[in-house]
Amino acid sequence: MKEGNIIEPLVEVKGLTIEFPVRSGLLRAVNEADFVIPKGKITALVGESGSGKSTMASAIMRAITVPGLVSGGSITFDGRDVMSLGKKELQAYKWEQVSMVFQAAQNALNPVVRIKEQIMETFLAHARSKPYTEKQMTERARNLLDYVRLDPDRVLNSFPHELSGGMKQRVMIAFSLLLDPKLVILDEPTTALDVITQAYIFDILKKIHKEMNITMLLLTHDIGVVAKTADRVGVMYAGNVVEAGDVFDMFKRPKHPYTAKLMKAVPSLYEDVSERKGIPGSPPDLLDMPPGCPFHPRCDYAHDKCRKHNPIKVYTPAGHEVACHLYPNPESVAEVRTS
Ligand SMILES: Nc1ncnc2c1ncn2[C@@H]1O[C@H](COP(=O)(O)OP(=O)(O)OP(=O)(O)O)[C@@H](O)[C@H]1O
Repeated sequence: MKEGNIIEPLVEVKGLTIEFPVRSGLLRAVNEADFVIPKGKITALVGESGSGKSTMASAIMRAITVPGLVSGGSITFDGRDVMSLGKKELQAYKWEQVSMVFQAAQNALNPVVRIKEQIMETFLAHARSKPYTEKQMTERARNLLDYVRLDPDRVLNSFPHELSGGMKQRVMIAFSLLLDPKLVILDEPTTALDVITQAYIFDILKKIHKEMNITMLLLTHDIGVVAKTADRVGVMYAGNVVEAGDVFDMFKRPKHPYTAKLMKAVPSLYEDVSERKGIPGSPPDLLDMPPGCPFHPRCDYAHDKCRKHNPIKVYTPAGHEVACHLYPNPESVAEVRTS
């Protein structure tokens, strides 16, 4: 999304708040967050552990479970209000509109059931808008396994323990594509895999995105992966999306001081780890948030206003958005871009 391009949203999150009751109070995992996932792009969501990435993604999938509560805001998917979907609509929404590969998803495979039966079960449980014959289901499964560079004959007849971690993760990616969803959410899709397998899986994901024209949301800690894979990136801090924009812009001239530090801090699959510096301090306690901007205790630019008032997000016409007192209006974002 270069300057002047208009973003066509597939998903629009507005003012989303998600809370979990915990022993010491009510924990706000997502705090009035706004976020857009553009159609036909790969969007990455980055941020330190606990910043709310998985919680926001689960809400998009309508997968927040009790006692978690969406206590405010809205989520729109292709123009439809996700929060008000009824039971039947929800069954058709999950898998057919949006699917999710959860963190360490390969562990979700049933160890005592062959992959073929697990795939059939998924089809039968989730195919709502169109019935499939067994022949069609097997054909689709074979094509997708082949697509993720697995041998369909071998994999369909295997039990999960007969496959490596990387193979199981590719099976889970094939699962997520079974019902041809518009959006696939991938939560740390390569955690616990070796570096070569990780790079291989990202290659496959890029191919799927390009050839099947599937919109993707990638949750990751790995900034190098973001640079190589994503078109757009959102940065989460303490439950909020503090900056989002075109990946090239964000890397070249990050606006939010947190984004700038994050870009330098996080070790990557693709870069020399010795070059990386951690971000001093730690994210705030979500049960005891500081007043003002949640990042101010760690920010080199913090001034009085930052300690008192949470900044309001500003949006540039080119689709860059940032919540920081350094940028009081869209023009100020543009000014810094060209200085
Ligand atoms: N079911 C739950 N019950 C209580 N607290 C929860 C629950 N799920 C998430 N949280 C809390 O919400 C906050 C955000 O967690 P979340 O998993 O969304 O962050 P994340 O950015 O995805 O982190 P990671 O990168 O480590 O997965 C954390 O403080 C977490 O402990």
